Amino acid sequence: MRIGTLDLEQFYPETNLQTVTAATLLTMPTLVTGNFVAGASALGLAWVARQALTAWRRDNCLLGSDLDVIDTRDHAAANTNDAVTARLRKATGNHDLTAIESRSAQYRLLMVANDDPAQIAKVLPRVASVLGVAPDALGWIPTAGRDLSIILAPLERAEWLPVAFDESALTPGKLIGYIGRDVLSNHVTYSRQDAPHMLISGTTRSGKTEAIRADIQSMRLSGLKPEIHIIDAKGTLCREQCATFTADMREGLATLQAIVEQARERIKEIVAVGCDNWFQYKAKCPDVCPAPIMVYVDEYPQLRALDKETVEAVVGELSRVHAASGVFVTLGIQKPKAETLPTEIRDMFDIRLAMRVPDSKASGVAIDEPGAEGLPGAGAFMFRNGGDSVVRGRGAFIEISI
Ligand SMILES: Nc1ncnc2c1ncn2[C@@H]1O[C@H](COP(=O)(O)OP(=O)(O)OP(=O)(O)O)[C@@H](O)[C@H]1O
Repeated sequence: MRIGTLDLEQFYPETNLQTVTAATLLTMPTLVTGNFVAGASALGLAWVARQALTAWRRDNCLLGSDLDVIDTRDHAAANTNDAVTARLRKATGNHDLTAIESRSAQYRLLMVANDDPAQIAKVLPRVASVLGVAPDALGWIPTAGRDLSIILAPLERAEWLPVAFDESALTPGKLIGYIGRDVLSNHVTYSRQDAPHMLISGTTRSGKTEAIRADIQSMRLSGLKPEIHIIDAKGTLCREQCATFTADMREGLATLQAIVEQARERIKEIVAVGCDNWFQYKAKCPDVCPAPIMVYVDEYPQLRALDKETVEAVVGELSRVHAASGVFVTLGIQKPKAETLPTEIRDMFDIRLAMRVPDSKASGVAIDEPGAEGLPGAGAFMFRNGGDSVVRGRGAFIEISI
Protein backbone atom coordinates (compact mmCIF):
# COMPACT_ATOMS: atom_id res chain seq x y z
CA MET A 1 0.00 0.00 0.00
CA ARG A 2 1.34 3.39 -0.92
CA ILE A 3 0.04 6.75 0.05
CA GLY A 4 1.18 9.78 -1.82
CA THR A 5 3.22 8.32 -4.63
CA LEU A 6 1.68 9.51 -7.78
CA ASP A 7 2.93 7.81 -10.90
CA LEU A 8 1.15 9.24 -13.91
CA GLU A 9 2.32 6.31 -16.01
CA GLN A 10 -0.23 4.22 -14.13
CA PHE A 11 -3.00 6.08 -15.87
CA TYR A 12 -1.78 5.83 -19.44
CA PRO A 13 -1.38 2.15 -20.19
CA GLU A 14 -2.40 2.51 -23.79
CA THR A 15 0.36 4.95 -24.60
CA ASN A 16 3.09 3.27 -22.60
CA LEU A 17 5.83 3.21 -25.19
CA GLN A 18 8.09 0.63 -23.49
CA THR A 19 5.28 -1.91 -23.28
CA VAL A 20 4.24 -1.48 -26.88
CA THR A 21 7.89 -1.66 -28.03
CA ALA A 22 8.62 -4.76 -25.94
CA ALA A 23 5.47 -6.51 -27.16
CA THR A 24 6.32 -5.62 -30.78
CA LEU A 25 9.88 -6.93 -30.43
CA LEU A 26 8.61 -10.14 -28.86
CA THR A 27 6.14 -10.76 -31.64
CA MET A 28 8.51 -9.73 -34.45
CA PRO A 29 9.92 -13.24 -35.08
CA THR A 30 6.45 -14.73 -35.51
CA LEU A 31 5.40 -11.88 -37.78
CA VAL A 32 8.60 -12.19 -39.86
CA THR A 33 8.10 -15.93 -40.29
CA GLY A 34 4.67 -15.16 -41.61
CA ASN A 35 2.71 -16.53 -38.70
CA PHE A 36 0.48 -13.48 -38.43
CA VAL A 37 -2.26 -15.10 -36.33
CA ALA A 38 0.20 -16.19 -33.61
CA GLY A 39 1.92 -12.80 -33.73
CA ALA A 40 -1.32 -10.86 -33.41
CA SER A 41 -2.51 -13.08 -30.55
CA ALA A 42 0.75 -12.56 -28.66
CA LEU A 43 0.44 -8.81 -29.19
CA GLY A 44 -3.15 -8.93 -27.94
CA LEU A 45 -2.16 -10.97 -24.90
CA ALA A 46 0.60 -8.52 -24.02
CA TRP A 47 -1.89 -5.67 -24.25
CA VAL A 48 -4.47 -7.41 -22.06
CA ALA A 49 -1.78 -8.28 -19.47
CA ARG A 50 -0.65 -4.69 -19.41
CA GLN A 51 -4.22 -3.46 -18.90
CA ALA A 52 -4.74 -5.91 -16.03
CA LEU A 53 -1.45 -4.91 -14.40
CA THR A 54 -2.32 -1.25 -14.72
CA ALA A 55 -5.74 -1.70 -13.16
CA TRP A 56 -4.19 -3.72 -10.33
CA ARG A 57 -1.49 -1.12 -9.65
CA ARG A 58 -3.98 1.68 -9.82
CA ASP A 59 -6.45 0.04 -7.45
CA ASN A 60 -3.63 -0.83 -5.06
CA CYS A 61 -2.23 2.66 -5.19
CA LEU A 62 -3.77 3.61 -1.92
CA LEU A 63 -5.83 1.03 -0.16
CA GLY A 64 -4.60 -2.19 -1.61
CA SER A 65 -8.10 -3.44 -2.30
CA ASP A 66 -11.27 -2.54 -4.10
CA LEU A 67 -13.31 0.05 -2.36
CA ASP A 68 -16.99 0.17 -1.73
CA VAL A 69 -18.74 3.28 -2.85
CA ILE A 70 -18.06 5.87 -0.18
CA ASP A 71 -20.87 6.74 2.16
CA THR A 72 -20.38 10.42 2.77
CA ARG A 73 -22.78 10.41 5.73
CA ASP A 74 -20.05 8.66 7.65
CA HIS A 75 -17.69 11.58 7.28
CA ALA A 76 -17.49 14.79 9.21
CA ALA A 77 -19.60 17.56 7.63
CA ALA A 78 -18.93 17.58 3.91
CA ASN A 79 -18.55 20.91 2.11
CA THR A 80 -17.70 22.02 -1.37
CA ASN A 81 -14.11 23.20 -1.57
CA ASP A 82 -14.36 26.15 -3.93
CA ALA A 83 -10.62 26.75 -4.39
CA VAL A 84 -9.95 23.15 -5.41
CA THR A 85 -13.13 22.99 -7.49
CA ALA A 86 -12.09 26.14 -9.42
CA ARG A 87 -8.55 24.83 -9.91
CA LEU A 88 -9.78 21.44 -11.11
CA ARG A 89 -12.26 23.01 -13.53
CA LYS A 90 -9.66 25.39 -14.92
CA ALA A 91 -6.99 22.74 -15.30
CA THR A 92 -9.24 20.12 -16.91
CA GLY A 93 -11.69 22.31 -18.80
CA ASN A 94 -14.43 20.15 -17.24
CA HIS A 95 -16.97 22.46 -15.62
CA ASP A 96 -18.97 19.65 -14.03
CA LEU A 97 -16.22 18.78 -11.58
CA THR A 98 -16.86 19.62 -7.94
CA ALA A 99 -14.58 18.74 -5.04
CA ILE A 100 -16.49 17.89 -1.86
CA GLU A 101 -14.39 18.21 1.24
CA SER A 102 -14.73 16.16 4.41
CA ARG A 103 -12.32 14.88 7.06
CA SER A 104 -11.13 11.60 8.40
CA ALA A 105 -8.92 11.45 11.47
CA GLN A 106 -5.75 12.61 9.72
CA TYR A 107 -6.76 13.57 6.22
CA ARG A 108 -8.76 16.13 4.39
CA LEU A 109 -10.72 14.14 1.81
CA LEU A 110 -11.73 15.68 -1.48
CA MET A 111 -14.28 13.62 -3.32
CA VAL A 112 -14.47 14.42 -6.99
CA ALA A 113 -17.20 12.95 -9.15
CA ASN A 114 -15.72 12.26 -12.55
CA ASP A 115 -15.68 9.69 -15.28
CA ASP A 116 -12.05 10.19 -16.25
CA PRO A 117 -9.56 9.71 -13.41
CA ALA A 118 -6.64 10.34 -15.78
CA GLN A 119 -7.86 13.90 -16.28
CA ILE A 120 -7.65 14.57 -12.57
CA ALA A 121 -4.39 12.68 -12.10
CA LYS A 122 -2.75 15.09 -14.50
CA VAL A 123 -3.69 18.14 -12.45
CA LEU A 124 -2.98 16.72 -8.99
CA PRO A 125 0.35 18.54 -8.61
CA ARG A 126 -1.51 21.82 -9.12
CA VAL A 127 -4.22 20.78 -6.67
CA ALA A 128 -1.44 20.08 -4.16
CA SER A 129 -0.25 23.65 -4.47
CA VAL A 130 -3.79 24.96 -3.82
CA LEU A 131 -3.99 22.78 -0.72
CA GLY A 132 -0.52 23.85 0.38
CA VAL A 133 0.96 20.35 0.53
CA ALA A 134 3.84 18.74 -1.34
CA PRO A 135 2.57 16.76 -4.37
CA ASP A 136 4.11 13.56 -3.06
CA ALA A 137 2.22 13.99 0.24
CA LEU A 138 -1.12 13.71 -1.56
CA GLY A 139 -2.97 10.43 -1.44
CA TRP A 140 -5.03 9.50 -4.46
CA ILE A 141 -7.72 6.90 -5.01
CA PRO A 142 -8.66 7.12 -8.67
CA THR A 143 -11.29 4.38 -8.61
CA ALA A 144 -12.98 4.96 -5.28
CA GLY A 145 -16.43 4.17 -6.54
CA ARG A 146 -18.61 4.69 -9.56
CA ASP A 147 -17.34 7.85 -11.23
CA LEU A 148 -15.65 8.89 -8.01
CA SER A 149 -12.07 9.82 -7.19
CA ILE A 150 -10.76 10.75 -3.79
CA ILE A 151 -7.82 13.01 -3.08
CA LEU A 152 -6.34 12.80 0.40
CA ALA A 153 -4.41 15.73 1.79
CA PRO A 154 -2.71 15.17 5.14
CA LEU A 155 -3.90 17.48 7.90
CA GLU A 156 -1.55 19.42 10.16
CA ARG A 157 -1.04 17.46 13.36
CA ALA A 158 -2.85 20.14 15.36
CA GLU A 159 -5.96 19.51 13.24
CA TRP A 160 -6.10 15.75 13.70
CA LEU A 161 -9.44 14.48 14.91
CA PRO A 162 -9.54 11.86 17.65
CA VAL A 163 -11.38 8.68 16.77
CA ALA A 164 -14.10 7.75 19.21
CA PHE A 165 -14.53 4.14 20.27
CA ASP A 166 -17.68 3.23 18.39
CA GLU A 167 -19.55 0.38 19.99
CA SER A 168 -21.99 0.22 17.10
CA ALA A 169 -19.30 -1.45 14.96
CA LEU A 170 -19.26 -4.47 17.31
CA THR A 171 -21.60 -7.46 17.26
CA PRO A 172 -22.99 -8.79 20.55
CA GLY A 173 -22.01 -12.41 21.12
CA LYS A 174 -18.95 -12.17 18.87
CA LEU A 175 -15.34 -11.45 19.75
CA ILE A 176 -14.93 -8.44 17.47
CA GLY A 177 -12.10 -6.01 18.14
CA TYR A 178 -12.51 -2.31 17.35
CA ILE A 179 -9.28 -0.85 16.00
CA GLY A 180 -10.33 2.61 14.79
CA ARG A 181 -10.99 4.23 11.42
CA ASP A 182 -9.16 3.98 8.13
CA VAL A 183 -8.09 6.97 6.03
CA LEU A 184 -11.60 7.25 4.60
CA SER A 185 -13.21 7.09 8.02
CA ASN A 186 -14.55 3.54 7.66
CA HIS A 187 -14.51 1.40 10.81
CA VAL A 188 -11.59 -1.01 11.11
CA THR A 189 -12.49 -4.14 13.06
CA TYR A 190 -11.41 -7.78 13.16
CA SER A 191 -12.80 -11.02 14.53
CA ARG A 192 -11.00 -13.38 16.92
CA GLN A 193 -12.87 -16.15 15.16
CA ASP A 194 -10.84 -15.53 11.99
CA ALA A 195 -7.54 -15.41 13.85
CA PRO A 196 -7.21 -15.84 17.60
CA HIS A 197 -4.01 -13.98 18.43
CA MET A 198 -2.88 -10.41 17.97
CA LEU A 199 0.48 -8.62 17.89
CA ILE A 200 0.50 -4.89 18.71
CA SER A 201 3.76 -3.07 18.00
CA GLY A 202 4.71 0.50 18.76
CA THR A 203 7.41 2.61 20.38
CA THR A 204 6.76 4.84 23.32
CA ARG A 205 3.94 7.42 22.81
CA SER A 206 2.83 5.65 19.63
CA GLY A 207 -0.57 4.74 21.09
CA LYS A 208 0.04 1.08 21.88
CA THR A 209 -1.47 1.22 25.35
CA GLU A 210 -4.58 2.94 23.98
CA ALA A 211 -4.86 0.22 21.34
CA ILE A 212 -4.70 -2.51 23.99
CA ARG A 213 -7.32 -0.65 26.03
CA ALA A 214 -9.63 -0.47 23.01
CA ASP A 215 -9.21 -4.19 22.48
CA ILE A 216 -9.97 -5.04 26.10
CA GLN A 217 -13.05 -2.83 25.90
CA SER A 218 -14.17 -4.53 22.68
CA MET A 219 -13.83 -7.98 24.20
CA ARG A 220 -15.75 -6.91 27.29
CA LEU A 221 -18.54 -5.51 25.13
CA SER A 222 -18.93 -8.86 23.36
CA GLY A 223 -21.21 -9.87 26.21
CA LEU A 224 -19.33 -13.19 26.49
CA LYS A 225 -17.93 -12.27 29.91
CA PRO A 226 -14.29 -12.82 28.96
CA GLU A 227 -11.81 -13.69 31.67
CA ILE A 228 -9.11 -11.05 31.23
CA HIS A 229 -5.49 -11.50 32.36
CA ILE A 230 -3.00 -8.65 32.04
CA ILE A 231 0.77 -8.93 32.34
CA ASP A 232 2.16 -5.42 31.96
CA ALA A 233 5.72 -4.58 32.99
CA LYS A 234 5.00 -0.84 32.93
CA GLY A 235 1.83 -1.18 34.95
CA THR A 236 -0.15 1.33 32.87
CA LEU A 237 -2.98 -1.14 32.27
CA CYS A 238 -3.55 -1.70 35.98
CA ARG A 239 -6.77 0.33 35.94
CA GLU A 240 -8.47 -2.12 33.58
CA GLN A 241 -11.08 -4.43 35.09
CA CYS A 242 -9.61 -7.91 34.91
CA ALA A 243 -9.39 -11.32 36.53
CA THR A 244 -5.64 -10.94 37.18
CA PHE A 245 -3.14 -8.14 36.74
CA THR A 246 0.58 -8.21 37.37
CA ALA A 247 3.58 -6.04 36.60
CA ASP A 248 5.87 -8.73 37.99
CA MET A 249 7.28 -10.95 35.27
CA ARG A 250 7.70 -14.00 37.50
CA GLU A 251 4.07 -13.79 38.50
CA GLY A 252 3.21 -13.23 34.84
CA LEU A 253 4.92 -16.43 33.82
CA ALA A 254 3.10 -18.34 36.57
CA THR A 255 -0.21 -16.91 35.29
CA LEU A 256 0.59 -18.08 31.76
CA GLN A 257 1.55 -21.55 32.99
CA ALA A 258 -1.76 -21.85 34.84
CA ILE A 259 -3.60 -20.77 31.67
CA VAL A 260 -1.77 -23.43 29.64
CA GLU A 261 -3.10 -26.07 32.08
CA GLN A 262 -6.62 -24.71 31.58
CA ALA A 263 -6.16 -24.71 27.80
CA ARG A 264 -5.13 -28.40 27.86
CA GLU A 265 -8.28 -29.29 29.83
CA ARG A 266 -10.46 -27.22 27.52
CA ILE A 267 -9.16 -28.94 24.42
CA LYS A 268 -10.09 -32.33 25.94
CA GLU A 269 -13.62 -31.02 26.67
CA ILE A 270 -13.99 -29.55 23.17
CA VAL A 271 -12.87 -32.76 21.45
CA ALA A 272 -15.05 -34.92 23.74
CA VAL A 273 -18.23 -33.27 22.44
CA GLY A 274 -17.11 -33.64 18.82
CA CYS A 275 -16.09 -30.04 18.20
CA ASP A 276 -12.94 -28.68 16.59
CA ASN A 277 -12.65 -25.42 18.45
CA TRP A 278 -14.04 -23.21 21.19
CA PHE A 279 -16.39 -21.34 18.82
CA GLN A 280 -18.07 -24.58 17.74
CA TYR A 281 -18.24 -25.70 21.36
CA LYS A 282 -19.84 -22.39 22.33
CA ALA A 283 -22.45 -22.80 19.60
CA LYS A 284 -23.15 -26.46 20.43
CA CYS A 285 -23.06 -26.35 24.24
CA PRO A 286 -23.63 -22.71 25.26
CA ASP A 287 -24.55 -23.63 28.84
CA VAL A 288 -21.37 -25.49 29.69
CA CYS A 289 -18.84 -23.81 27.39
CA PRO A 290 -16.41 -21.79 29.54
CA ALA A 291 -15.87 -18.06 28.97
CA PRO A 292 -13.15 -16.95 26.58
CA ILE A 293 -9.80 -16.24 28.21
CA MET A 294 -8.06 -13.09 26.97
CA VAL A 295 -4.38 -12.70 27.81
CA TYR A 296 -2.62 -9.36 27.28
CA VAL A 297 1.16 -9.24 27.67
CA ASP A 298 2.50 -5.72 27.27
CA GLU A 299 6.23 -5.52 26.64
CA TYR A 300 6.58 -9.20 25.79
CA PRO A 301 10.42 -9.08 25.45
CA GLN A 302 10.61 -8.19 29.15
CA LEU A 303 8.69 -11.35 30.04
CA ARG A 304 10.81 -13.36 27.61
CA ALA A 305 14.02 -11.99 29.15
CA LEU A 306 13.06 -13.71 32.41
CA ASP A 307 13.48 -17.20 30.97
CA LYS A 308 13.60 -17.34 27.19
CA GLU A 309 13.03 -21.11 26.76
CA THR A 310 10.18 -21.41 29.25
CA VAL A 311 8.37 -18.26 28.06
CA GLU A 312 8.64 -19.27 24.41
CA ALA A 313 7.47 -22.79 25.19
CA VAL A 314 4.42 -21.46 27.08
CA VAL A 315 3.50 -18.79 24.49
CA GLY A 316 4.15 -21.32 21.70
CA GLU A 317 1.88 -23.91 23.33
CA LEU A 318 -0.90 -21.39 23.93
CA SER A 319 -0.76 -19.80 20.51
CA ARG A 320 -0.03 -22.86 18.38
CA VAL A 321 -0.95 -26.13 20.08
CA HIS A 322 -4.02 -24.83 21.90
CA ALA A 323 -5.09 -22.14 19.44
CA ALA A 324 -8.59 -23.69 19.40
CA SER A 325 -9.07 -23.70 23.17
CA GLY A 326 -10.73 -20.30 23.51
CA VAL A 327 -7.58 -18.70 24.90
CA PHE A 328 -6.75 -15.55 22.96
CA VAL A 329 -3.31 -14.01 23.33
CA THR A 330 -2.32 -10.42 22.57
CA LEU A 331 1.35 -9.45 22.72
CA GLY A 332 2.48 -5.83 22.93
CA ILE A 333 6.01 -5.00 21.87
CA GLN A 334 7.93 -1.72 21.52
CA LYS A 335 10.74 -2.76 19.20
CA PRO A 336 9.79 -5.85 17.22
CA LYS A 337 12.89 -7.85 16.35
CA ALA A 338 13.22 -11.22 14.65
CA GLU A 339 15.38 -12.45 17.58
CA THR A 340 12.74 -11.77 20.21
CA LEU A 341 9.82 -12.82 18.04
CA PRO A 342 10.94 -15.93 16.15
CA THR A 343 8.94 -16.81 13.04
CA GLU A 344 7.33 -19.90 14.66
CA ILE A 345 5.68 -17.63 17.23
CA ARG A 346 5.14 -14.62 14.98
CA ASP A 347 3.32 -16.72 12.39
CA MET A 348 0.66 -17.60 14.95
CA PHE A 349 -0.15 -13.92 15.49
CA ASP A 350 -2.19 -13.22 12.42
CA ILE A 351 -3.83 -10.03 13.62
CA ARG A 352 -1.13 -7.39 13.32
CA LEU A 353 -1.49 -3.83 14.49
CA ALA A 354 1.54 -1.61 14.07
CA MET A 355 1.75 1.89 15.44
CA ARG A 356 5.00 3.86 14.87
CA VAL A 357 8.03 1.56 15.19
CA PRO A 358 11.75 2.48 15.30
CA ASP A 359 12.77 1.50 11.76
CA SER A 360 11.72 -0.31 8.60
CA LYS A 361 13.23 -3.59 9.81
CA ALA A 362 10.97 -3.43 12.87
CA SER A 363 8.06 -2.62 10.57
CA GLY A 364 8.86 -5.77 8.57
CA VAL A 365 8.68 -7.86 11.73
CA ALA A 366 5.56 -6.06 12.97
CA ILE A 367 3.46 -6.10 9.83
CA ASP A 368 5.47 -7.84 7.12
CA GLU A 369 6.14 -4.66 5.21
CA PRO A 370 7.94 -1.36 5.72
CA GLY A 371 6.05 1.85 6.46
CA ALA A 372 5.19 1.76 10.16
CA GLU A 373 8.51 3.53 10.88
CA GLY A 374 7.07 6.60 9.14
CA LEU A 375 3.81 6.72 11.12
CA PRO A 376 3.35 9.94 13.08
CA GLY A 377 2.43 8.35 16.45
CA ALA A 378 -0.53 9.12 18.73
CA GLY A 379 -2.68 6.34 17.37
CA ALA A 380 -1.75 6.31 13.66
CA PHE A 381 -1.66 2.67 12.57
CA MET A 382 -1.09 0.10 9.87
CA PHE A 383 -3.26 -2.97 10.33
CA ARG A 384 -3.22 -6.37 8.71
CA ASN A 385 -5.60 -9.26 9.29
CA GLY A 386 -4.03 -12.50 8.09
CA GLY A 387 -3.35 -12.42 4.37
CA ASP A 388 -5.40 -9.27 3.77
CA SER A 389 -3.67 -6.16 2.57
CA VAL A 390 -2.59 -3.48 5.01
CA VAL A 391 -5.08 -0.80 6.06
CA ARG A 392 -3.92 2.57 7.38
CA GLY A 393 -5.81 4.72 9.82
CA ARG A 394 -6.05 6.09 13.33
CA GLY A 395 -6.80 4.07 16.45
CA ALA A 396 -9.74 4.62 18.73
CA PHE A 397 -9.13 6.90 21.68
CA ILE A 398 -10.94 5.07 24.42
CA GLU A 399 -11.64 8.16 26.51
CA ILE A 400 -14.16 9.22 23.90
CA SER A 401 -16.89 6.65 23.39
CA ILE A 402 -19.96 6.82 21.25
N1 LIG B 1 -5.77 6.73 19.24
C1 LIG B 1 -5.30 7.88 19.73
N2 LIG B 1 -5.85 9.04 19.37
C2 LIG B 1 -5.39 10.21 19.85
N3 LIG B 1 -4.34 10.31 20.69
C3 LIG B 1 -3.76 9.18 21.06
C4 LIG B 1 -4.20 7.90 20.61
N4 LIG B 1 -3.42 6.96 21.16
C5 LIG B 1 -2.55 7.61 21.92
N5 LIG B 1 -2.73 8.94 21.87
C6 LIG B 1 -1.95 9.99 22.56
O1 LIG B 1 -0.64 9.52 22.72
C7 LIG B 1 -0.32 9.40 24.11
C8 LIG B 1 0.49 8.12 24.29
O2 LIG B 1 -0.36 7.02 24.08
P1 LIG B 1 -0.09 5.61 24.75
O3 LIG B 1 0.05 5.77 26.23
O4 LIG B 1 -1.11 4.67 24.27
O5 LIG B 1 1.31 5.31 24.12
P2 LIG B 1 2.24 4.07 24.30
O6 LIG B 1 2.67 3.71 22.94
O7 LIG B 1 1.62 3.01 25.12
O8 LIG B 1 3.43 4.75 25.07
P3 LIG B 1 4.23 4.24 26.36
O9 LIG B 1 4.91 2.99 25.91
O10 LIG B 1 5.16 5.36 26.63
O11 LIG B 1 3.19 4.04 27.42
C9 LIG B 1 -1.66 9.39 24.82
O12 LIG B 1 -1.59 9.96 26.11
C10 LIG B 1 -2.52 10.26 23.94
O13 LIG B 1 -2.29 11.62 24.24
